[in-house]
Amino acid sequence: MTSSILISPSILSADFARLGEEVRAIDEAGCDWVHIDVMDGHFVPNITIGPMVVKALRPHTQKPFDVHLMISPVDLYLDAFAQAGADIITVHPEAGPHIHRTVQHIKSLGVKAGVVLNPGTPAKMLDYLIDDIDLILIMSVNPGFGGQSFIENQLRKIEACRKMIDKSGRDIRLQVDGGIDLVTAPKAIVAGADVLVAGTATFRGGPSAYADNIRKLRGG
Ligand SMILES: O=C(CO)[C@H](O)[C@H](O)COP(=O)(O)O
Ligand SMILES: [Co+2]
Repeated sequence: MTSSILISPSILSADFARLGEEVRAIDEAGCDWVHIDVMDGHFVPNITIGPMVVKALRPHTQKPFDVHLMISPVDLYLDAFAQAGADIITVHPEAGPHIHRTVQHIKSLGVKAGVVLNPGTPAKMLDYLIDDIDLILIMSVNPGFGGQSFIENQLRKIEACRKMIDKSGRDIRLQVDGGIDLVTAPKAIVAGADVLVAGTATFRGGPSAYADNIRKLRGG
C-alpha cells in the first residue's frame, strides 16, 4: 500500500457547459483521478450525468475515472459505466439488494470496485466485503450535493476503516468525500484517508487556481 495522498476532484463543481475543458484543466493542474458523481433523483435528491457523458469525457484525459454511483437500482447500469470508461466504480450498499454480488459484477467487468458508506452507515458493513474490494469511500456529507459541511464524526469511521484495511493486509484505498477543504483535508489524512475527493475546494477560483488548490489539498 502506497502512502501518497491522491486528489480526485469532483466535477460536480465544474462548469457543466465546458465539462471537457474542465477535465483537461484539472488533469493539467495535477489531479490524480477524476471523480464523477452520478445521481438519479431517486437514490439522492439530485440528477447529474449518465454513461453518455462519461463516454464523451473519456478522450479528454488518461487519468482514472472514479465513478461514484448514487443510483438505485444500481446493478442495471454497471456495464454501461464500465463501457463508458470507468476505471473505478463505487456503490452504496443501500442501492441494491446484494452488495457482494454487485462488487463481484463490477470486478467481472475489469473495473476496480469500491463500497461507499453514508454518514449513517457503520464500518461494520464492510466485514464480509473487505476481502473483495479495492476501495472504501467514506461519505463525510449526506450524498446528493456539493458544497456541504464536513461531518466531523466521520473521522472516527475513517480511523476504524484504516484499522480494518491494515489488518486485512490488502491494497485498498481509503477515500473521503464531502466538505473536504484546507481545514478538513489534514484531519482526514491524519485519520487514515489516502484519497481526497474535493469539488468546491478544487474548482474555487477558476482554472488558473486549480493547480494551487490541488497542491494545497495534498498538503504541499
Ligand atoms: O458525492 C458527492 C456528493 O454526493 C460529491 O463528490 C461531494 O459532495 C463533493 O463535493 P464538495 O467537495 O463540494 O463537498
Ligand atoms: Co462523490
